[in-house]
Amino acid sequence: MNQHVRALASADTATETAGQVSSPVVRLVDVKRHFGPTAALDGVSLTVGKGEIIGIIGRSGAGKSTLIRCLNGLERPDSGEVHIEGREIGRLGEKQLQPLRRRTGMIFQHFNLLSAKTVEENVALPLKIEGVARPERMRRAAELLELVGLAGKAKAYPASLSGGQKQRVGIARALAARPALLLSDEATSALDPETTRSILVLLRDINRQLGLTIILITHEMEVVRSIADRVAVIDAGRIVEEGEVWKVFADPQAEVTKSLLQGIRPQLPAEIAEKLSPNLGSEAVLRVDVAGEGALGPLLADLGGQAGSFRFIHGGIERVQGRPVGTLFLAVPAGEPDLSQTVKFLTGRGARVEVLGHVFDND
Ligand SMILES: Nc1ncnc2c1ncn2[C@@H]1O[C@H](COP(=O)(O)OP(=O)(O)OP(=O)(O)O)[C@@H](O)[C@H]1O
Repeated sequence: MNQHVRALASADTATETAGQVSSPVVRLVDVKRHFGPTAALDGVSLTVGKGEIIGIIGRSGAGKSTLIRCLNGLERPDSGEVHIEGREIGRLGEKQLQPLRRRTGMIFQHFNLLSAKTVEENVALPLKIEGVARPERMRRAAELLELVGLAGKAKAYPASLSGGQKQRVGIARALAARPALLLSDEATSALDPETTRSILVLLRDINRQLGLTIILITHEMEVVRSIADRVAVIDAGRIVEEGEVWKVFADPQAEVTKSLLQGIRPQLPAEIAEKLSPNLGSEAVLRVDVAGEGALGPLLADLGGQAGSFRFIHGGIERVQGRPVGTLFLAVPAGEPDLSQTVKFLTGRGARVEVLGHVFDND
């Protein structure tokens, strides 16, 4: 940890000691918000602990923006409770909300920087609004620009920066008032994949160094996979699935989660999918999802021993939150009872198995 980060971290630890260390940073209880006949939020309950990174993912129109607006007090729920650091904000007046809003920093898809102000002035703006004297807010801005890797850009204007640099300024600004919670609203959606990765690494570093709680609103599973500890999937205003990221990746339950994962989990190659028949063929094609340390090697070795021959068609293993998560496509003898026994063997070893169809082994 460099000197600047250490100073930032100790300041935040002081805040933490004064606050409620044990209580969650965010607690939503049965939050509902309707717009006419549309239930943008239809009974959302969610708890986010200190230092956690949670991804809230859903398709367009699922309710993500409404949720984030309830969290920063811009939207009031029709019913239910929104607690930030133990205080219920859903019913507070605008004046009472102001100091609490400072506990929440926010970064945006299009950065929302003021083009007529320099980078350091943008970063210092929340402190200016708070009435912090200029020398102190410039000192803090310099500290934050160092943290986000933009120490040399203090006097630059936003127009001269790349998208990634603009988002770094956005992050520095969001941290200026030492928030307990950072809300990220599609913050990497406008960035290319490499820049996205560098911004996500920065968010992860800040989370670790400052113990900052981060809520990432996104429609990209890639973002969730990269840095979130936990994921909540929202659909039609409801949280339809929630859990540790690696578990949800390994064994998604809700249809919407499966569909959001489709782009980044291995799929059966199209030329084999085309040949699949519902019941005709000498081999059954299985999709086998398996997760956890040491789960895969012994599984395949034992499968060969117990179920006899199998063909490995396609698949791969990746690491999510440091744990192996694998998807394999296997062709196994289709006759009964062999097929049932193979499926039973695999599920008995903790794998999720789906019979996709049949092929002939000379295909
Ligand atoms: N102010 C509003 N007036 C009327 N309907 C609204 C309003 N805000 C949101 N909605 C509706 O509520 C639902 C949820 O919208 P919301 O913007 O929260 O979804 P979202 O997941 O953020 O979508 P996107 O990813 O496209 O931004 C949608 O059907 C939307 O049309």
